[in-house]
Amino acid sequence: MRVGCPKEIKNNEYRVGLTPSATREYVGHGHQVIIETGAGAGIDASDADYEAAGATIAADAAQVFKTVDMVVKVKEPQPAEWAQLREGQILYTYLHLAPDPKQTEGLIASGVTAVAYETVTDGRGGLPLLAPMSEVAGRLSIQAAAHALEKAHGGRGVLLGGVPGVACGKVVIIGGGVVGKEAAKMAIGLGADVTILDRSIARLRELDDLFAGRVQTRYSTSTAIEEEVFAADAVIGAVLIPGASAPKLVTRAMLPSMKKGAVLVDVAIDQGGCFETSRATTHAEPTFEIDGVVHYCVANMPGAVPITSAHALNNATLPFGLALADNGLKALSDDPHLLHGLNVHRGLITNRAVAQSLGREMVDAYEALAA
Ligand SMILES: NC(=O)C1=CN([C@@H]2O[C@H](COP(=O)(O)OP(=O)(O)OC[C@H]3O[C@@H](n4cnc5c(N)ncnc54)[C@H](O)[C@@H]3O)[C@@H](O)[C@H]2O)C=CC1
Ligand SMILES: CC(=O)C(=O)O
Ligand SMILES: [Mg+2]
Repeated sequence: MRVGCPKEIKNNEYRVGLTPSATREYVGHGHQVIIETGAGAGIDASDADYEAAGATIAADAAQVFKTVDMVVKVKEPQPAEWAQLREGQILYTYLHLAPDPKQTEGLIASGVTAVAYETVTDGRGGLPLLAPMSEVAGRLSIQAAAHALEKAHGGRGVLLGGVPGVACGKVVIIGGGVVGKEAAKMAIGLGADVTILDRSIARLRELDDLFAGRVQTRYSTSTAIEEEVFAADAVIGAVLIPGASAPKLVTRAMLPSMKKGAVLVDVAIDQGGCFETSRATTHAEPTFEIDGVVHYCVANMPGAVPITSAHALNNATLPFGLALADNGLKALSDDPHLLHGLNVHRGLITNRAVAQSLGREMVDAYEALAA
């Protein structure tokens, strides 16, 4: 198969869909790999590094999209990219379609077979291609909160760890999955007072055992969320209902009761955000303020640390990517976990949560592949 990787074009996105070491694996499986010139610049990988791994370098993205059977990316295709996709081609990348009807329309119109990293599953109930970036974003979320809490950045002017004789800051994490756990590790490391809310008691038990008294856990009800958010210096939004739009757990009406200069970090923004007042921001302009509360809503947080993120992402995407390149659409019908990643195929939406969030019809993925 011809496998291609264009340079990412989203704002301040420096990751790359294929690293040189992943490229070498595809080439080792007998595939032809085509990389856009400069695609690896953000992770310190030169065209020569890709050529040494066996790739051919394309002069521009158009050449990649035109020639390849499978496009491997990081971020959801931008309008200029989805216009170049076509039927018979596989797109393998993050999509986050639930809050994005325009992109969904673009993918439907293209006829492409679009496999979303974030809805591929594993046998333990996890999301193996989302997890590495959730680990990065969870850890970054506390750096982002600490930075935004500084007075000069619009925040309360609180040091999360405090100092001897002065209370530390209070961090509230809503959603104790991968993002939530990693955020908690970092917040504890800084010396903050940390509370995690989740609606899974089993998950709260695991976190309680893991952090051995260093975090408070609370079952996530509207009352618990209000009490915790009103007392917080920083709130990390880390909930997920796979494939679906995030539930709005902090409403606009709650903001005036929050501390002035408190910070909301909405990591769940790529699924539409779990705070009512969130709107996606970029690394170039990451924050905005509403009712005295600072909002940080960057939808590609791991893009800020591309060397860490691109390698972590490629480690996870490689086995499924090789299966797709080796076996084409058969890889999907052979593996129910990879099939969960199929969001759009030849103009049909094949993921239930995506279709429900968009109010669209869903076609069973097996049926869509057989049609
Ligand atoms: N902004 C960015 O750059 C990035 C965003 N993300 C996003 O972060 C979000 C979280 O991802 P993961 O931690 O991997 O998901 P996860 O599935 O590991 O964890 C989500 C947790 O939310 C909990 N939850 C669901 N509804 C809840 C509610 N009403 N109240 C409290 N908890 C609730 C679940 O029980 C689960 O424990 C996703 O939307 C993901 O796409 C991930 C990576 C990067
Ligand atoms: C998960 C995701 O959207 C990201 O890593 O940017
Ligand atoms: Mg994202």
